[in-house]
Amino acid sequence: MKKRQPEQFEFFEQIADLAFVNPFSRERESADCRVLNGTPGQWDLSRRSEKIQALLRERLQALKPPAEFRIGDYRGRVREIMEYAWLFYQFHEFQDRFDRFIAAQERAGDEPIELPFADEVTGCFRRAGFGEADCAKYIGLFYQLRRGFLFINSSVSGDCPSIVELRMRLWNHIFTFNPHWYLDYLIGRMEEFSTLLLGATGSGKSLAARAIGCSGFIPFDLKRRRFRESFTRSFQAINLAQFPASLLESELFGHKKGAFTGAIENHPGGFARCSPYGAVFIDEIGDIDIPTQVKLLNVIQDRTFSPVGSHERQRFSGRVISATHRDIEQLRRDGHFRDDLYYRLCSDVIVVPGLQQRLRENPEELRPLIGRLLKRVLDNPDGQLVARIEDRIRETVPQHYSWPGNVRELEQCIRRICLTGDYRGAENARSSDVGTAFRLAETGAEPGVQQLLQQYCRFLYEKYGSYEAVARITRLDRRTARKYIVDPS
Ligand SMILES: Nc1ncnc2c1ncn2[C@@H]1O[C@H](COP(=O)(O)OP(=O)(O)OP(=O)(O)O)[C@@H](O)[C@H]1O
Repeated sequence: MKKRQPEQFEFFEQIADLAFVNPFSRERESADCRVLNGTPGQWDLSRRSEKIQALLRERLQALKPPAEFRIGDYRGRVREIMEYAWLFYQFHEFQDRFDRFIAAQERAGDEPIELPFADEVTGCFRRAGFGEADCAKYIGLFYQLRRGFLFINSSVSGDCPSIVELRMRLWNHIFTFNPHWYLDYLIGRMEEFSTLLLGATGSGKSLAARAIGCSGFIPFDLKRRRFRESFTRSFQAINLAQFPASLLESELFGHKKGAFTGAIENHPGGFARCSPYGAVFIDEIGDIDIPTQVKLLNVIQDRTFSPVGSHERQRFSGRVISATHRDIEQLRRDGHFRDDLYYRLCSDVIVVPGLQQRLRENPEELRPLIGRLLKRVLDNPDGQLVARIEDRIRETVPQHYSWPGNVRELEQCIRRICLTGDYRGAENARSSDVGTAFRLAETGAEPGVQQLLQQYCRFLYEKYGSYEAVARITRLDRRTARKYIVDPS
């Protein structure tokens, strides 16, 4: 059989290289520009992709003979290049339909729905001479690439250097820094790679975790024309700070009916609810006690667990993502966090930057963030309103304000400005809130005890800077003290 190198081989080689460049990296723009003979900044990512796609279509159609691409016509390195270039083309041909499919699956929920264009996409692979296994693998990859891109892009917005870096890190975390390795060895086998997200409270760790958790590889079932699982099942978040210590194990591992007073039904914990292709997200991992840390370590090591009150072993095959706003190194030094668990949790450690850092790096970051956060209040916020809120923030919030509550605080700040036209920053507001609350109490206006407690805890937190100190002074447990301080109300 005649094996050949196509004309324009260098072009296909460039495309094959491009296929593996992180779409969130600056390098991607340079690589696109090399293919297009353009200059950085000339076109945005979607315009560049359109232009490259048109060029690629032309070059693939010009392959002759035969006019239709067949992978078997190539050997060795040429085959590898042509395969990647062709895959890159098909991925972009189908990407809009994958995006619509992802939205449809999100609406449909946990039951996997049929891929409406399954026959069309599998037909392309078959005509090009790919076997069944490769066809299923690449359809799974296309779906994963689109989810990865959409979820990272929507969860981590912003243009300051540390946010650009974060998007790149998250992408590499899902597809590894070397996608060739990923394709050849790791695709569908990432469950042993854990993620530890660090960063201040309200900085967006949960959003980053969700982007990773919802972007795992999910195999495609060619016969049933659907993916094995819905990605909506693939992210199970457990916020440990929400539960009293006595319920933590039950939330993590589940319980059997009758296991303890109040266990009136079987309850599946986060590990049981998680799909094999998904991830369990353990938020506030720095807050768990040593006995629970030991149990968690065993689950992660053995990949099995038993619900409280049961000896039955259940298997867990998803990924583990954890997060804490606390200084984990300090916790380890003080003996509050076990080293063995730490090393199980940190295949990769990703730091989410705080709002103050983001605004310091790029003050222009504020406006798009306001726009996004305002969307939660108004479906389609007017650009003028966004600009007015930005002006009010710049006028009323001190210039070097530390934003201790980060993006979560900014969200409340926007609401406060909508209501009162003014936000002075949490520290100022809190100290005066305490005064207001006590003055109200003196005048007989009688704020509720919860309100008093909340304002008192916040006041102490501003003064002493740690949940432990607040807990010690108020004689609340740390978890409850934190709840009063952090919960927006
Ligand atoms: N880049 C962002 N764009 C839009 N909203 C964001 C962004 N980052 C965070 N938020 C919003 O800020 C709030 C806090 O985010 P999130 O819960 O992810 O923070 P966190 O770091 O996990 O906080 P904690 O340590 O307290 O759990 C959420 O309402 C989230 O949607």
